[in-house]
Amino acid sequence: MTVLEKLVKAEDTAVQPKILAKNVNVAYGDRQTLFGIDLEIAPQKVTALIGPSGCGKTTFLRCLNRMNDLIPTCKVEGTITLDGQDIYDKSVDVEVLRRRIGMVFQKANPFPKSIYENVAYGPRIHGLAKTKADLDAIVEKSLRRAGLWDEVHDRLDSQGTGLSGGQQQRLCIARAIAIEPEVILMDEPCSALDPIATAKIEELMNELKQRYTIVIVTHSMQQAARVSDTTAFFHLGYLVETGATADMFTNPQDERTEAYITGRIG
Ligand SMILES: Nc1ncnc2c1ncn2[C@@H]1O[C@H](COP(=O)(O)OP(=O)(O)OP(=O)(O)O)[C@@H](O)[C@H]1O
Repeated sequence: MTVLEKLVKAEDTAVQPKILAKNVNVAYGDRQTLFGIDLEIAPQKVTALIGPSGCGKTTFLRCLNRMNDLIPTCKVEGTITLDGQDIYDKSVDVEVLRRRIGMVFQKANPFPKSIYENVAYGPRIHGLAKTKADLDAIVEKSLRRAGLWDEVHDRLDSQGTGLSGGQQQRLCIARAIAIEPEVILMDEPCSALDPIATAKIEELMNELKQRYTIVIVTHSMQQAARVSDTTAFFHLGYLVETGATADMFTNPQDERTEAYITGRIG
């Protein structure tokens, strides 16, 4: 193989980022919150966003599926692409974008409906099921993938809000999965959960990344170390450092990262 052929082959096989953020600046009114963020999110990996309270992790996460559009004072500049396509382009249908990039919130927020309806709602409004049998199959598959089926299969008609906190969060993950997203954004999904429920969600993330790209905001460095492949450290609105999680926690390149992971700031 010639050098040129090798280069072309290397380019062909190089993994393209699922999401690419370039020079992203965000302000709420006159107050700038994020400054020139450049970040690549690899497909089918877990990327953790960490950093002290108020550094802009959630703001950045919400840029990735245009949730910040819902805040009138919020202004986003720069470029964010999904599979190379600018998600802020005028031609983008935001509903379709949010179907491709789902979200799970800090506090589990099931609808006040049955377990079945919580999961079936999205596929139904998006026309993903032709028949009741199709819908049943989607509900079962989603609950299985969220690791909840065995616990709820015999009470699908019970209220989703009657489940434990950890089960409710897995129900919300099943609801997100049911509309076949490509990316799942998780904003501190375990912060309201006990250690056992947290461990279940963390285990689940490891399975989910076989199919989905996951971006998680977490306050817990231990959690980032356990679940993520890549970590991005934010500080005062800047992305200070990003890299393989194992490297960042053992050999941080920036002194602010080191100060954070050793507990001196944050
Ligand atoms: N809707 C909003 N309107 C105005 N300012 C906001 C809004 N949301 C966040 N901010 C401000 O933007 C900054 C970054 O907040 P953000 O929630 O993104 O940080 P964070 O790193 O996720 O914090 P935490 O870890 O405490 O959740 C903070 O100063 C916050 O007060």
